[in-house]
Amino acid sequence: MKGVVTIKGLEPEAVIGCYDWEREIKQRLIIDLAMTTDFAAAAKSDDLPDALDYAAISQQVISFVEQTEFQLLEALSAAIATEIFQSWPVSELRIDIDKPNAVPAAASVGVSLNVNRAQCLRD
Ligand SMILES: Nc1nc2c(c(=O)[nH]1)N=C([C@H](O)[C@@H](O)CO)CN2
Repeated sequence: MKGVVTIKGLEPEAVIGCYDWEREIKQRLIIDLAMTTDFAAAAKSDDLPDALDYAAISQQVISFVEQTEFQLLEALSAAIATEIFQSWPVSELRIDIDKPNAVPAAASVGVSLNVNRAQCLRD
């Protein structure tokens, strides 16, 4: 029984960027996650320990991202994927990261990563 647990609009602040000035500050990011998992156990038991706990994952991702100092959003998105796959029974993952203040002429810029467990933990 495949389902998707979503988290939208996580807002960590991290050192992120390629330019010298970006290494001196923290910037706000907006992260959306869509995590594919098997709902069978949680649907049957109605117990949180059988589910992907979106509250726990939200806290984990915020804490993780705020400790990172990547240059590229691509590298950050791959690191978040590894962190989630290593901790939770997720089979496929979509991560969208927006960097809303990066390009003044754009409302927002960002990346989107789609990856499955085997690909991510192999690479
Ligand atoms: N594909 C990407 N392009 C750019 C990135 C990035 O992370 N991925 N980053 C930058 C700069 O850090 C930018 O955010 C500063 O304005 C430029 N392009």
